[in-house]
Amino acid sequence: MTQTWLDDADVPSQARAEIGERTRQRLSRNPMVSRLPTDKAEMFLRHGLVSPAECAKLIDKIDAGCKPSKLFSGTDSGYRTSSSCNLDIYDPFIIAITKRIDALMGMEGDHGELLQGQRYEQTQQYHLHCDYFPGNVHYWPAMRVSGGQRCWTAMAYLCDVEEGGETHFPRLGLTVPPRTGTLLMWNNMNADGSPNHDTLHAALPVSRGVKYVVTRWYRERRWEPHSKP
Ligand SMILES: O=C(O)CCC(=O)C(=O)O
Ligand SMILES: [Fe+2]
Repeated sequence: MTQTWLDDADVPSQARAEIGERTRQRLSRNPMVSRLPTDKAEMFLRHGLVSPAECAKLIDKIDAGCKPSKLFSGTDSGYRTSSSCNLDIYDPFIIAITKRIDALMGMEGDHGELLQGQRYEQTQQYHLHCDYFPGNVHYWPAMRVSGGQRCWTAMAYLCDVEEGGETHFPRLGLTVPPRTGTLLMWNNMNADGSPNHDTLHAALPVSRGVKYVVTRWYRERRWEPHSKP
């Protein structure tokens, strides 16, 4: 098969720039969505996207399916100490929540990875990282043929946390506290479609309480998890 796209993890990309532009415009038009105060990245918040009852239901499903979280790089178990699970794609409730996030952002559903649930207990965290794929890592060839870059991240907090558990973006000077039902969205790319290094972020350790989130990562092309390089 002839590939019509470039091996382009780290460089500008018109396709990714267009996804960025389209999504930015859509979110900026929505009066329920606010843009976070930084001009170094496109970061948006929508409070109350998931109701408290829906959050509780998602938490139950995460508790039922959680396993220790993995990293693409496969290294250092201390780096991401939460538990994760992919939620059941055939569950009508999960489908409805996923479609609500897609519709808000104007994303094509088949570009989105499976909705992933995460639970952080006391002291658990996810150290500084970026959600886009660097071009020089061993797993990029597999990611490239399975949908390419992770352009946008959408993450919903399912509960308040008594202390800690914020999502921290040190290069943007932003710290987002977990709030029940709030969806945080950001573009991992710059306006030209190259990776935005300023989107570096961490899930700070939970000091008191438990934190639950669901996350959907959107690829630049259709997500095809079974493609092999
Ligand atoms: O839990 C958070 O606040 C952030 C999680 C995160 O960055 C990720 O899963 O990629
Ligand atoms: Fe992340």
